[in-house]
Amino acid sequence: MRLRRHGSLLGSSLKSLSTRPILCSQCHHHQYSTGPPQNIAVIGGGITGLASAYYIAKEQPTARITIYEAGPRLGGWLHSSHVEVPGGRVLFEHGPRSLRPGMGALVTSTLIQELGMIPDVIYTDKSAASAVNRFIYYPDHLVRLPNPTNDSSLEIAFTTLREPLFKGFIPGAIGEAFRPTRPANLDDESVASFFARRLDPRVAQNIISAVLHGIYAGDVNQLSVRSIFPLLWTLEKQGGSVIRAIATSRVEENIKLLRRDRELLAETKKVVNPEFMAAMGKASVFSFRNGLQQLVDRLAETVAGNKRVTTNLGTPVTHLELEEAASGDKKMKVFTESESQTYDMVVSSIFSKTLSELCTSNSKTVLPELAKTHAVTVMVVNLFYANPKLVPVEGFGYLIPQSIPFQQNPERALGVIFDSDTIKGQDIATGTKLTVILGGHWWDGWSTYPTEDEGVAAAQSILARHLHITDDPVAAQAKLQKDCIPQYTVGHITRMKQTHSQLMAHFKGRLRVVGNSYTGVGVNDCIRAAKDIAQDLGQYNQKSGLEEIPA
Ligand SMILES: C=Cc1c2[nH]c(c1C)Cc1[nH]c(c(CCC(=O)O)c1C)Cc1[nH]c(c(C)c1CCC(=O)O)Cc1[nH]c(c(C)c1C=C)C2
Repeated sequence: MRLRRHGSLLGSSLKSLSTRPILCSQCHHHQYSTGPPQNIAVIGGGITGLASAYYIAKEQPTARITIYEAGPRLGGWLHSSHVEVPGGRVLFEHGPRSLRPGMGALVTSTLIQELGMIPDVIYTDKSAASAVNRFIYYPDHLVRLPNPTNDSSLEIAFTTLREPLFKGFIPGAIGEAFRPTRPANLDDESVASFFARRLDPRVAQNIISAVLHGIYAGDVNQLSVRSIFPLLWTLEKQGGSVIRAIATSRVEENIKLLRRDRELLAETKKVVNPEFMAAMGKASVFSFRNGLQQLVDRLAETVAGNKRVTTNLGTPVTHLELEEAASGDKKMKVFTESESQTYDMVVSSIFSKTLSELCTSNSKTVLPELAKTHAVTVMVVNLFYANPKLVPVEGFGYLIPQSIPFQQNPERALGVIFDSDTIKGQDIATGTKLTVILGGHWWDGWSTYPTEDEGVAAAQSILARHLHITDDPVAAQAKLQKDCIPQYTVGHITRMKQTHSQLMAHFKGRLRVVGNSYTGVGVNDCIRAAKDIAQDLGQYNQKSGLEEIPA
């Protein structure tokens, strides 16, 4: 999911300007260093930092790039490992496990081709059980979500009327066109409040909260509708009601607005192998033979193969500041625990709140809006069972809504993924692979979390309660992923616009921000943002990485 960016109107004409020095008419010295930056620091060695380094190296063939990674490994939240089990080995994903093809994956597809990874991609067909069968747990069973492409209208109507999970949906949808228009001064609200206003509070707390658990592991009462469902937010404004706007073809008008997406599709079609594009077109999700980590490993390898790129592992950045010479020349100073270095530009891919802590003046952050960002912590529990027929249904897995009473979910699980159904071809052993995800917003404000053993026990207890699974797994691992998903809470867009101004005021275009804290939390979003950040690096007076946050 991503906040849509629109194409820059001035793009190409400014690009040609940016390669020339801009002279100050009064004093005839350079207002900025000439041309694009030649010495660039990238902070963070996860997918966004690595992809940023990759694209910058491509765009600026003479620039030197230094990557600073605080931890001991590259790859960030993309982390896969092989585990030996009786009969072979299985792959466990400790973070994201599959990507969605489609418009959001255009840049990712091109990158996969450039990295020579097409033969390593594994696809799950759109007709596979895991694509068609998605479930939500609603006491006390799994409810299959209607699938408009596969189910008859009668089946959809029957499920929607019979299952208590959908209470409020049909009357809410019928009445939506007649509900009051939103107050003119409302500039954002929670997803829950929007769906309660337009449909029914039960729809928000049951279906929508479950969907948000599956993407943000977040709280429907806090996440921003304007950031997460921008099309619905715009349609409501334009038509007074979403349904009235759809009836008057406003959707098409809005989709047409995404000019940048259409350009990207045309560009991608020109360069990407048509067979690969066709395979992606038929897939519901895709991954790699050795998991998503294969993508970051190959990126890291490619970047490391470039003599102009240096990677510093175990090197947290402790402070950032802009240095302005009397000549007007501007440099960024990057401090680590042991030294400081100067660069023409810094690209930050780390969590925005951490960045705000690095950018201080007189012990106060100069990026106060970023200091307000919150991220959730989840525990990812991977389980492998010898029995290949363990789960009573075939499908993607199930999500657990926020409305489920504590007694039905004391472990605070967010959902369960049926990995053996969703991605096939990564394991040698036969059996059933499941992932249980715990925590998210339920753990907001906690200072200690369950241990990994407690996480495995909690996952087993959830599976026993919901799916009656009492077998012991032959392999189990739990990993706590601290602050892994930034939350786009109410006001996110306004905070990002303010941050753009603060970045321009304090760093004059020399500090750029990119990654899951800003324009989309998904892996595809991060790769696309990394490609964007590498464009027009010489436009110091316009760009921060946030300049295209939608109005
Ligand atoms: C570690 C847990 C994560 C949860 N959400 C994310 C992670 C890393 C991030 C995430 N998950 C999805 C998206 C949307 C991608 C997109 O289409 O733009 C993001 C940003 C979707 C998703 N959620 C789950 C899977 C397997 C997928 C991938 C593709 C698909 O939709 O089939 C499962 C899942 N993720 C989380 C939970 C609780 C969960 C449970 C079933 C949290």
